[in-house]
Amino acid sequence: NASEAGTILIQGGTVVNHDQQFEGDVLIQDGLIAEVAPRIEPPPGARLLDARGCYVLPGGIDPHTHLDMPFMGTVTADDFYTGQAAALAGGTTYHIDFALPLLHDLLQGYRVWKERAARGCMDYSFHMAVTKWTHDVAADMATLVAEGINSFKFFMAYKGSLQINDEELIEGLNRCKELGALPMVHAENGDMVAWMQERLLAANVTGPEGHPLSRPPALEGEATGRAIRLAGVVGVPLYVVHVMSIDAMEEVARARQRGQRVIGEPVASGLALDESPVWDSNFTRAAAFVMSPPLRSAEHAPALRKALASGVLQLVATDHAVFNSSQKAGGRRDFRRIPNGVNGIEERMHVVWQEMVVAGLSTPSEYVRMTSTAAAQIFNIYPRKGRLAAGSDADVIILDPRVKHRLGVGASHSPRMDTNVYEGKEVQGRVVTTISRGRLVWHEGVLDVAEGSGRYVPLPAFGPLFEGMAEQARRAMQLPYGPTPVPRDSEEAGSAASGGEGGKSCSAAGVL
Ligand SMILES: NC(=O)NCCC(=O)O
Ligand SMILES: [Zn+2]
Ligand SMILES: [Zn+2]
Repeated sequence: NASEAGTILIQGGTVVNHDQQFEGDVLIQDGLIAEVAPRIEPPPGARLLDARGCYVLPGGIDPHTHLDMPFMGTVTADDFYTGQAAALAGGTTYHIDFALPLLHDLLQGYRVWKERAARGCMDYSFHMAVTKWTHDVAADMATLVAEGINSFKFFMAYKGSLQINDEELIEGLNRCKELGALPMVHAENGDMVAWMQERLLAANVTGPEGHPLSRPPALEGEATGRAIRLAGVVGVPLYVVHVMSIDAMEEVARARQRGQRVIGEPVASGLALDESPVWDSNFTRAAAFVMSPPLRSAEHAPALRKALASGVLQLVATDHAVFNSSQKAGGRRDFRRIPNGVNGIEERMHVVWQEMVVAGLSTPSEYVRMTSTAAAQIFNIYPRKGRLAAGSDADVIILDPRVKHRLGVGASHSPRMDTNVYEGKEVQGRVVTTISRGRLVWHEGVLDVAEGSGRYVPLPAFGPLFEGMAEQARRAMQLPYGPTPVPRDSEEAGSAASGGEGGKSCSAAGVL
Protein backbone atom coordinates (compact mmCIF):
# COMPACT_ATOMS: atom_id res chain seq x y z
CA ASN A 1 0.00 0.00 0.00
CA ALA A 2 1.57 3.23 -1.23
CA SER A 3 0.10 5.23 1.62
CA GLU A 4 2.01 3.44 4.40
CA ALA A 5 4.83 5.44 5.94
CA GLY A 6 8.07 3.79 4.87
CA THR A 7 11.46 5.01 3.72
CA ILE A 8 11.41 7.42 0.79
CA LEU A 9 14.40 9.14 -0.79
CA ILE A 10 13.66 12.14 -3.01
CA GLN A 11 16.66 12.61 -5.26
CA GLY A 12 18.13 15.42 -7.31
CA GLY A 13 15.49 18.12 -6.84
CA THR A 14 15.87 21.78 -5.95
CA VAL A 15 15.25 21.72 -2.22
CA VAL A 16 13.61 24.96 -1.05
CA ASN A 17 13.08 26.37 2.43
CA HIS A 18 12.05 29.95 3.20
CA ASP A 19 15.71 30.84 3.73
CA GLN A 20 17.65 28.57 1.36
CA GLN A 21 17.57 26.77 -1.99
CA PHE A 22 19.98 24.09 -3.17
CA GLU A 23 20.21 20.96 -5.34
CA GLY A 24 19.85 17.97 -3.06
CA ASP A 25 18.09 14.95 -1.63
CA VAL A 26 15.48 14.51 1.11
CA LEU A 27 15.29 11.28 3.12
CA ILE A 28 12.02 10.35 4.84
CA GLN A 29 11.68 7.65 7.47
CA ASP A 30 8.83 6.73 9.81
CA GLY A 31 6.80 9.83 9.08
CA LEU A 32 9.63 12.28 9.70
CA ILE A 33 12.32 13.91 7.60
CA ALA A 34 15.50 12.03 8.49
CA GLU A 35 18.01 14.04 6.46
CA VAL A 36 18.29 16.85 3.93
CA ALA A 37 21.64 17.03 2.14
CA PRO A 38 23.24 17.61 -1.27
CA ARG A 39 23.63 13.82 -1.70
CA ILE A 40 22.24 10.98 0.42
CA GLU A 41 23.14 7.32 -0.10
CA PRO A 42 19.88 5.36 -0.65
CA PRO A 43 19.14 3.16 2.39
CA PRO A 44 18.23 -0.46 1.56
CA GLY A 45 14.56 -0.83 0.63
CA ALA A 46 14.00 2.91 0.18
CA ARG A 47 11.52 4.02 -2.41
CA LEU A 48 13.36 6.38 -4.78
CA LEU A 49 11.61 9.41 -6.24
CA ASP A 50 13.37 11.25 -9.06
CA ALA A 51 12.86 15.01 -8.59
CA ARG A 52 15.30 16.26 -11.24
CA GLY A 53 13.98 19.46 -12.80
CA CYS A 54 11.48 19.87 -9.96
CA TYR A 55 11.24 21.81 -6.71
CA VAL A 56 11.00 19.94 -3.42
CA LEU A 57 9.06 22.07 -0.94
CA PRO A 58 7.49 21.88 2.52
CA GLY A 59 3.84 20.85 2.18
CA GLY A 60 1.41 23.73 2.00
CA ILE A 61 -0.29 24.99 5.16
CA ASP A 62 -3.74 26.50 4.76
CA PRO A 63 -4.46 28.52 7.91
CA HIS A 64 -8.09 29.32 7.05
CA THR A 65 -10.68 26.72 6.02
CA HIS A 66 -14.31 25.90 6.78
CA LEU A 67 -14.95 22.17 6.39
CA ASP A 68 -18.33 20.70 7.36
CA MET A 69 -19.40 24.06 8.80
CA PRO A 70 -23.07 24.91 9.45
CA PHE A 71 -23.45 28.43 8.05
CA MET A 72 -26.26 30.61 6.72
CA GLY A 73 -28.86 27.87 6.99
CA THR A 74 -26.82 25.16 5.30
CA VAL A 75 -23.50 23.29 5.73
CA THR A 76 -20.31 23.74 3.70
CA ALA A 77 -20.20 21.01 1.07
CA ASP A 78 -16.69 19.67 1.72
CA ASP A 79 -16.35 17.65 4.90
CA PHE A 80 -13.02 16.83 6.52
CA TYR A 81 -12.47 13.83 4.29
CA THR A 82 -13.40 15.31 0.89
CA GLY A 83 -11.77 18.66 1.65
CA GLN A 84 -8.54 17.21 2.99
CA ALA A 85 -8.26 14.67 0.16
CA ALA A 86 -8.57 17.50 -2.37
CA ALA A 87 -6.05 19.54 -0.39
CA LEU A 88 -3.49 16.73 -0.56
CA ALA A 89 -3.94 16.43 -4.33
CA GLY A 90 -3.14 20.14 -4.54
CA GLY A 91 -0.05 20.05 -2.31
CA THR A 92 -1.50 21.19 1.02
CA THR A 93 -0.64 18.82 3.86
CA TYR A 94 -1.90 20.66 6.96
CA HIS A 95 -4.66 23.14 7.67
CA ILE A 96 -6.24 25.04 10.53
CA ASP A 97 -10.02 24.94 10.44
CA PHE A 98 -12.40 27.36 12.10
CA ALA A 99 -14.47 25.62 14.75
CA LEU A 100 -17.67 27.50 15.64
CA PRO A 101 -19.31 27.44 19.06
CA LEU A 102 -22.61 25.60 19.36
CA LEU A 103 -25.18 28.18 20.49
CA HIS A 104 -22.24 30.32 21.73
CA ASP A 105 -20.86 27.35 23.72
CA LEU A 106 -17.18 26.95 22.86
CA LEU A 107 -16.64 23.54 24.45
CA GLN A 108 -19.67 22.06 22.70
CA GLY A 109 -18.41 23.51 19.42
CA TYR A 110 -14.98 21.98 20.00
CA ARG A 111 -16.53 18.58 20.76
CA VAL A 112 -18.59 18.64 17.58
CA TRP A 113 -15.62 19.77 15.47
CA LYS A 114 -13.47 16.93 16.80
CA GLU A 115 -16.17 14.45 15.80
CA ARG A 116 -16.40 15.94 12.31
CA ALA A 117 -12.64 16.07 11.85
CA ALA A 118 -12.22 12.41 12.82
CA ARG A 119 -13.18 11.56 9.21
CA GLY A 120 -10.16 13.39 7.86
CA CYS A 121 -7.02 12.11 6.17
CA MET A 122 -4.34 14.71 6.97
CA ASP A 123 -3.01 16.78 9.86
CA TYR A 124 -5.20 19.60 11.15
CA SER A 125 -5.64 22.03 14.03
CA PHE A 126 -8.44 24.39 15.02
CA HIS A 127 -9.09 28.06 15.61
CA MET A 128 -12.20 28.73 17.69
CA ALA A 129 -14.67 31.53 17.04
CA VAL A 130 -16.04 33.65 19.89
CA THR A 131 -19.58 34.82 19.12
CA LYS A 132 -20.69 36.25 22.49
CA TRP A 133 -18.95 37.46 25.65
CA THR A 134 -19.77 35.73 28.96
CA HIS A 135 -17.87 34.43 31.99
CA ASP A 136 -18.29 30.91 30.61
CA VAL A 137 -16.71 31.93 27.31
CA ALA A 138 -13.73 33.46 29.12
CA ALA A 139 -13.28 30.25 31.15
CA ASP A 140 -13.77 27.98 28.14
CA MET A 141 -11.10 29.85 26.20
CA ALA A 142 -8.58 28.75 28.82
CA THR A 143 -9.82 25.15 28.58
CA LEU A 144 -9.40 25.24 24.82
CA VAL A 145 -5.90 26.68 25.06
CA ALA A 146 -5.04 23.67 27.21
CA GLU A 147 -6.50 21.50 24.43
CA GLY A 148 -4.16 23.06 21.86
CA ILE A 149 -6.20 25.91 20.37
CA ASN A 150 -4.01 29.00 20.30
CA SER A 151 -6.13 31.38 18.23
CA PHE A 152 -9.65 32.80 18.53
CA LYS A 153 -11.66 34.47 15.79
CA PHE A 154 -14.00 37.42 16.26
CA PHE A 155 -16.53 38.27 13.56
CA MET A 156 -17.17 42.00 13.18
CA ALA A 157 -19.80 41.14 10.53
CA TYR A 158 -22.74 38.72 10.07
CA LYS A 159 -25.12 40.78 12.18
CA GLY A 160 -27.66 38.70 14.07
CA SER A 161 -25.60 35.50 13.97
CA LEU A 162 -21.83 35.50 14.48
CA GLN A 163 -21.18 39.25 14.93
CA ILE A 164 -19.83 40.61 18.20
CA ASN A 165 -19.81 44.27 19.22
CA ASP A 166 -16.78 46.38 20.16
CA GLU A 167 -17.21 45.78 23.89
CA GLU A 168 -17.16 42.03 23.34
CA LEU A 169 -14.22 42.34 20.98
CA ILE A 170 -12.23 44.33 23.53
CA GLU A 171 -12.92 41.70 26.22
CA GLY A 172 -11.94 38.97 23.80
CA LEU A 173 -8.74 40.71 22.79
CA ASN A 174 -7.80 41.13 26.44
CA ARG A 175 -8.56 37.47 27.23
CA CYS A 176 -6.39 36.40 24.27
CA LYS A 177 -3.60 38.55 25.66
CA GLU A 178 -3.88 36.83 29.06
CA LEU A 179 -3.88 33.37 27.50
CA GLY A 180 -1.15 33.97 24.91
CA ALA A 181 -3.62 33.13 22.13
CA LEU A 182 -3.72 35.01 18.84
CA PRO A 183 -6.90 37.01 18.20
CA MET A 184 -8.15 36.96 14.62
CA VAL A 185 -10.77 39.24 13.10
CA HIS A 186 -13.18 39.03 10.21
CA ALA A 187 -13.10 42.78 9.68
CA GLU A 188 -16.16 44.35 8.09
CA ASN A 189 -18.57 46.81 9.68
CA GLY A 190 -21.55 44.46 10.06
CA ASP A 191 -23.99 47.15 11.21
CA MET A 192 -23.27 49.25 8.15
CA VAL A 193 -23.47 46.19 5.88
CA ALA A 194 -26.97 45.48 7.25
CA TRP A 195 -27.95 49.10 6.65
CA MET A 196 -26.66 48.97 3.07
CA GLN A 197 -28.49 45.69 2.45
CA GLU A 198 -31.82 47.23 3.47
CA ARG A 199 -31.31 50.18 1.16
CA LEU A 200 -30.37 47.98 -1.80
CA LEU A 201 -33.39 45.73 -1.32
CA ALA A 202 -35.60 48.80 -1.06
CA ALA A 203 -34.19 49.80 -4.45
CA ASN A 204 -35.07 46.33 -5.81
CA VAL A 205 -31.47 45.14 -6.02
CA THR A 206 -32.04 41.51 -5.03
CA GLY A 207 -29.40 39.69 -7.11
CA PRO A 208 -25.79 38.70 -6.31
CA GLU A 209 -24.50 42.17 -7.28
CA GLY A 210 -26.18 43.40 -4.10
CA HIS A 211 -23.51 41.51 -2.20
CA PRO A 212 -20.46 43.62 -3.18
CA LEU A 213 -22.63 46.76 -3.36
CA SER A 214 -23.60 46.32 0.28
CA ARG A 215 -20.04 45.65 1.44
CA PRO A 216 -17.82 48.36 -0.11
CA PRO A 217 -14.07 48.33 0.62
CA ALA A 218 -14.49 51.26 3.02
CA LEU A 219 -16.40 49.00 5.43
CA GLU A 220 -13.58 46.47 5.38
CA GLY A 221 -11.00 49.23 5.83
CA GLU A 222 -12.91 50.80 8.71
CA ALA A 223 -13.30 47.56 10.64
CA THR A 224 -9.71 46.54 9.97
CA GLY A 225 -8.44 49.86 11.28
CA ARG A 226 -10.76 49.69 14.29
CA ALA A 227 -9.69 46.17 15.25
CA ILE A 228 -6.04 47.04 14.79
CA ARG A 229 -6.30 50.10 17.01
CA LEU A 230 -8.23 48.25 19.71
CA ALA A 231 -5.66 45.43 19.68
CA GLY A 232 -2.90 48.02 19.84
CA VAL A 233 -4.34 49.64 22.93
CA VAL A 234 -5.05 46.30 24.61
CA GLY A 235 -1.50 45.32 23.72
CA VAL A 236 -2.02 42.05 21.88
CA PRO A 237 -0.93 40.92 18.40
CA LEU A 238 -3.70 40.76 15.80
CA TYR A 239 -4.29 38.53 12.78
CA VAL A 240 -6.61 39.95 10.11
CA VAL A 241 -8.16 37.13 8.08
CA HIS A 242 -9.05 37.43 4.39
CA VAL A 243 -7.68 40.88 3.57
CA MET A 244 -9.60 41.52 0.35
CA SER A 245 -9.14 45.23 -0.37
CA ILE A 246 -6.54 47.93 -0.73
CA ASP A 247 -8.34 49.73 2.09
CA ALA A 248 -7.78 46.90 4.57
CA MET A 249 -4.27 46.16 3.31
CA GLU A 250 -3.27 49.79 3.84
CA GLU A 251 -4.51 49.64 7.43
CA VAL A 252 -2.28 46.62 8.01
CA ALA A 253 0.63 48.38 6.30
CA ARG A 254 0.23 51.53 8.42
CA ALA A 255 0.03 49.51 11.63
CA ARG A 256 3.18 47.58 10.78
CA GLN A 257 4.92 50.83 9.91
CA ARG A 258 3.96 52.14 13.36
CA GLY A 259 5.61 49.06 14.82
CA GLN A 260 2.42 47.24 15.75
CA ARG A 261 2.36 43.47 15.52
CA VAL A 262 -0.35 42.82 12.93
CA ILE A 263 -0.57 39.92 10.50
CA GLY A 264 -2.47 40.32 7.22
CA GLU A 265 -3.78 37.23 5.48
CA PRO A 266 -4.87 37.51 1.84
CA VAL A 267 -6.67 34.51 0.34
CA ALA A 268 -6.02 32.86 -3.03
CA SER A 269 -9.31 34.12 -4.49
CA GLY A 270 -8.60 37.71 -3.47
CA LEU A 271 -5.13 37.56 -5.04
CA ALA A 272 -6.26 36.07 -8.35
CA LEU A 273 -9.87 37.09 -9.04
CA ASP A 274 -12.10 40.13 -9.18
CA GLU A 275 -15.78 40.81 -8.67
CA SER A 276 -16.83 40.91 -12.35
CA PRO A 277 -18.52 37.43 -12.38
CA VAL A 278 -20.85 38.56 -9.59
CA TRP A 279 -22.42 40.92 -12.17
CA ASP A 280 -23.07 38.03 -14.61
CA SER A 281 -26.71 37.77 -15.73
CA ASN A 282 -26.60 34.04 -14.97
CA PHE A 283 -27.51 33.70 -11.28
CA THR A 284 -25.68 30.40 -10.72
CA ARG A 285 -22.41 31.74 -12.10
CA ALA A 286 -22.74 35.03 -10.24
CA ALA A 287 -23.65 33.41 -6.91
CA ALA A 288 -20.65 31.07 -7.09
CA PHE A 289 -18.39 34.10 -6.54
CA VAL A 290 -20.22 35.47 -3.49
CA MET A 291 -17.93 35.51 -0.48
CA SER A 292 -17.24 37.90 2.39
CA PRO A 293 -15.54 40.29 2.33
CA PRO A 294 -16.42 40.33 -1.36
CA LEU A 295 -14.14 39.97 -4.33
CA ARG A 296 -13.24 43.50 -5.36
CA SER A 297 -12.88 45.58 -8.53
CA ALA A 298 -9.89 44.84 -10.75
CA GLU A 299 -7.30 47.12 -9.11
CA HIS A 300 -7.37 45.36 -5.73
CA ALA A 301 -5.87 41.94 -6.56
CA PRO A 302 -2.65 43.32 -8.14
CA ALA A 303 -2.18 45.60 -5.13
CA LEU A 304 -2.65 42.68 -2.73
CA ARG A 305 -0.13 40.60 -4.70
CA LYS A 306 2.45 43.37 -4.43
CA ALA A 307 1.73 43.75 -0.73
CA LEU A 308 2.27 40.03 -0.30
CA ALA A 309 5.48 40.07 -2.32
CA SER A 310 6.88 42.94 -0.28
CA GLY A 311 5.96 41.46 3.11
CA VAL A 312 3.20 43.94 4.01
CA LEU A 313 0.95 40.85 4.00
CA GLN A 314 2.49 37.68 5.33
CA LEU A 315 0.78 34.46 4.27
CA VAL A 316 -1.88 33.09 1.94
CA ALA A 317 -4.95 31.12 3.01
CA THR A 318 -8.04 30.05 1.09
CA ASP A 319 -11.09 30.62 3.32
CA HIS A 320 -12.26 27.40 1.61
CA ALA A 321 -16.03 27.40 2.23
CA VAL A 322 -17.75 25.57 -0.58
CA PHE A 323 -21.44 25.66 -1.34
CA ASN A 324 -22.78 23.94 -4.45
CA SER A 325 -25.21 25.60 -6.86
CA SER A 326 -28.33 24.28 -5.18
CA GLN A 327 -27.14 25.66 -1.85
CA LYS A 328 -26.30 29.02 -3.43
CA ALA A 329 -29.76 29.00 -5.08
CA GLY A 330 -31.27 29.58 -1.64
CA GLY A 331 -30.49 33.25 -2.27
CA ARG A 332 -32.03 33.53 -5.72
CA ARG A 333 -34.56 36.14 -4.60
CA ASP A 334 -32.47 37.81 -1.91
CA PHE A 335 -28.70 38.16 -2.14
CA ARG A 336 -28.49 38.17 1.68
CA ARG A 337 -29.41 34.47 1.63
CA ILE A 338 -26.69 33.33 -0.79
CA PRO A 339 -24.33 31.30 1.40
CA ASN A 340 -21.00 33.13 1.46
CA GLY A 341 -17.89 31.28 0.41
CA VAL A 342 -15.70 29.98 -2.41
CA ASN A 343 -13.34 27.06 -2.98
CA GLY A 344 -9.54 27.01 -2.93
CA ILE A 345 -8.10 24.31 -0.66
CA GLU A 346 -6.92 22.28 -3.66
CA GLU A 347 -6.10 25.21 -5.96
CA ARG A 348 -4.20 27.55 -3.60
CA MET A 349 -0.68 26.18 -4.11
CA HIS A 350 -1.05 26.35 -7.89
CA VAL A 351 -2.73 29.76 -7.93
CA VAL A 352 -0.04 31.29 -5.72
CA TRP A 353 2.79 29.71 -7.72
CA GLN A 354 1.24 31.17 -10.89
CA GLU A 355 0.42 34.63 -9.55
CA MET A 356 3.57 35.13 -7.49
CA VAL A 357 6.42 32.97 -8.86
CA VAL A 358 5.56 32.52 -12.54
CA ALA A 359 4.54 36.20 -12.61
CA GLY A 360 8.01 37.10 -11.35
CA LEU A 361 6.91 38.75 -8.10
CA SER A 362 8.33 36.19 -5.67
CA THR A 363 11.14 33.65 -5.50
CA PRO A 364 10.52 29.97 -4.69
CA SER A 365 11.82 30.64 -1.16
CA GLU A 366 9.35 33.48 -0.73
CA TYR A 367 6.64 31.16 -2.03
CA VAL A 368 7.52 28.65 0.70
CA ARG A 369 7.33 31.43 3.29
CA MET A 370 3.86 32.62 2.23
CA THR A 371 2.30 29.19 1.64
CA SER A 372 3.82 27.27 4.54
CA THR A 373 6.55 28.62 6.83
CA ALA A 374 4.86 31.84 7.93
CA ALA A 375 1.74 29.97 9.01
CA ALA A 376 3.83 27.46 10.98
CA GLN A 377 5.68 30.30 12.71
CA ILE A 378 2.59 32.39 13.45
CA PHE A 379 0.67 29.43 14.89
CA ASN A 380 3.69 28.18 16.81
CA ILE A 381 4.31 24.83 15.12
CA TYR A 382 7.58 25.70 13.36
CA PRO A 383 9.88 23.91 12.50
CA ARG A 384 7.84 20.76 13.01
CA LYS A 385 5.77 22.06 10.10
CA GLY A 386 6.81 24.50 7.39
CA ARG A 387 10.40 23.35 6.93
CA LEU A 388 12.38 20.63 5.20
CA ALA A 389 14.84 19.67 7.93
CA ALA A 390 15.80 16.59 9.91
CA GLY A 391 13.19 16.00 12.63
CA SER A 392 10.36 17.89 10.93
CA ASP A 393 7.14 16.11 9.97
CA ALA A 394 7.53 14.52 6.55
CA ASP A 395 5.00 16.81 4.83
CA VAL A 396 6.75 17.28 1.49
CA ILE A 397 5.68 18.12 -2.04
CA ILE A 398 7.36 17.94 -5.43
CA LEU A 399 6.38 20.67 -7.88
CA ASP A 400 7.22 20.38 -11.55
CA PRO A 401 7.51 23.93 -12.92
CA ARG A 402 7.32 22.71 -16.53
CA VAL A 403 3.78 21.33 -16.43
CA LYS A 404 0.87 23.51 -17.53
CA HIS A 405 -2.64 22.57 -16.51
CA ARG A 406 -6.14 23.95 -16.10
CA LEU A 407 -8.06 24.33 -12.87
CA GLY A 408 -11.78 23.66 -12.61
CA VAL A 409 -14.48 21.24 -11.56
CA GLY A 410 -13.16 18.54 -13.90
CA ALA A 411 -9.66 18.78 -12.44
CA SER A 412 -10.80 18.94 -8.81
CA HIS A 413 -10.59 15.99 -6.43
CA SER A 414 -13.55 17.08 -4.35
CA PRO A 415 -16.70 15.26 -5.46
CA ARG A 416 -18.79 17.91 -3.71
CA MET A 417 -18.17 20.92 -5.93
CA ASP A 418 -20.22 21.62 -9.03
CA THR A 419 -18.74 25.09 -9.58
CA ASN A 420 -15.19 26.31 -9.20
CA VAL A 421 -14.18 29.97 -9.07
CA TYR A 422 -10.96 29.08 -10.94
CA GLU A 423 -12.82 27.29 -13.77
CA GLY A 424 -10.64 27.25 -16.90
CA LYS A 425 -7.72 29.11 -15.35
CA GLU A 426 -4.46 27.90 -16.88
CA VAL A 427 -1.51 27.70 -14.54
CA GLN A 428 2.10 26.69 -14.99
CA GLY A 429 3.69 24.43 -12.39
CA ARG A 430 2.06 21.34 -10.95
CA VAL A 431 2.32 19.48 -7.68
CA VAL A 432 3.13 15.98 -8.95
CA THR A 433 3.79 14.34 -5.58
CA THR A 434 2.50 14.90 -2.05
CA ILE A 435 3.89 13.14 0.99
CA SER A 436 1.84 13.52 4.16
CA ARG A 437 3.56 12.45 7.41
CA GLY A 438 5.78 10.13 5.38
CA ARG A 439 2.96 8.59 3.34
CA LEU A 440 2.94 8.93 -0.43
CA VAL A 441 -0.63 10.10 -0.87
CA TRP A 442 -0.52 11.81 -4.28
CA HIS A 443 1.80 10.54 -7.01
CA GLU A 444 1.61 10.13 -10.78
CA GLY A 445 -1.99 11.30 -10.78
CA VAL A 446 -3.16 8.79 -8.17
CA LEU A 447 -4.67 9.93 -4.87
CA ASP A 448 -4.27 7.31 -2.16
CA VAL A 449 -5.81 8.51 1.10
CA ALA A 450 -7.51 6.73 3.95
CA GLU A 451 -10.55 8.17 5.70
CA GLY A 452 -9.87 8.54 9.41
CA SER A 453 -6.08 8.66 9.06
CA GLY A 454 -5.89 12.39 9.90
CA ARG A 455 -4.36 13.63 13.14
CA TYR A 456 -5.20 16.55 15.42
CA VAL A 457 -2.14 18.72 16.04
CA PRO A 458 -2.36 20.72 19.32
CA LEU A 459 -0.82 24.18 19.07
CA PRO A 460 0.95 25.70 22.10
CA ALA A 461 0.05 29.19 23.32
CA PHE A 462 2.45 32.14 23.68
CA GLY A 463 3.95 31.76 20.21
CA PRO A 464 6.68 33.99 18.84
CA LEU A 465 4.28 36.89 18.19
CA PHE A 466 3.93 37.31 21.95
CA GLU A 467 7.66 37.94 22.50
CA GLY A 468 8.12 41.51 23.69
CA MET A 469 4.40 42.34 23.64
CA ALA A 470 4.47 43.96 27.08
CA GLU A 471 6.72 46.63 25.63
CA GLN A 472 4.35 47.10 22.66
CA ALA A 473 1.44 47.56 25.04
CA ARG A 474 3.26 50.20 27.08
CA ARG A 475 4.16 52.07 23.91
CA ALA A 476 0.59 51.98 22.61
CA MET A 477 -0.79 53.40 25.87
CA GLN A 478 2.06 55.93 26.16
CA LEU A 479 2.79 54.71 29.66
CA PRO A 480 6.56 54.49 29.90
CA TYR A 481 6.48 52.95 33.38
CA GLY A 482 3.28 50.88 33.19
CA PRO A 483 -0.17 51.76 34.60
CA THR A 484 0.96 53.59 37.74
CA PRO A 485 -1.34 56.39 39.01
CA VAL A 486 0.21 59.78 39.76
CA PRO A 487 0.21 60.26 43.60
CA ARG A 488 -1.79 63.36 44.71
CA ASP A 489 -3.23 64.64 47.95
CA SER A 490 -7.05 64.79 48.09
CA GLU A 491 -7.35 68.61 47.75
CA GLU A 492 -5.36 68.73 44.54
CA ALA A 493 -7.19 65.73 43.08
CA GLY A 494 -10.35 67.87 42.77
CA SER A 495 -8.61 70.65 40.87
CA ALA A 496 -6.85 68.18 38.53
CA ALA A 497 -10.21 66.63 37.61
CA SER A 498 -11.55 70.07 36.70
CA GLY A 499 -9.03 70.31 33.82
CA GLY A 500 -5.85 72.21 33.14
CA GLU A 501 -2.30 70.82 32.90
CA GLY A 502 -2.69 68.31 35.72
CA GLY A 503 -5.81 66.75 34.22
CA LYS A 504 -4.14 66.29 30.85
CA SER A 505 -0.96 64.65 32.11
CA CYS A 506 -2.80 62.00 34.13
CA SER A 507 -5.43 61.15 31.52
CA ALA A 508 -3.86 57.82 30.51
CA ALA A 509 -3.60 56.66 34.13
CA GLY A 510 -7.18 57.84 34.73
CA VAL A 511 -8.48 55.43 32.11
CA LEU A 512 -7.07 52.55 34.09
N1 LIG B 1 -15.72 34.10 3.82
C1 LIG B 1 -16.86 33.59 3.48
O1 LIG B 1 -17.48 34.11 2.57
N2 LIG B 1 -17.36 32.50 4.11
C2 LIG B 1 -16.81 31.81 5.19
C3 LIG B 1 -17.00 32.47 6.51
C4 LIG B 1 -16.03 33.59 6.75
O2 LIG B 1 -14.83 33.37 6.82
O3 LIG B 1 -16.44 34.73 6.86
ZN1 LIG C 1 -14.60 35.53 7.70
ZN1 LIG D 1 -13.42 32.18 6.68
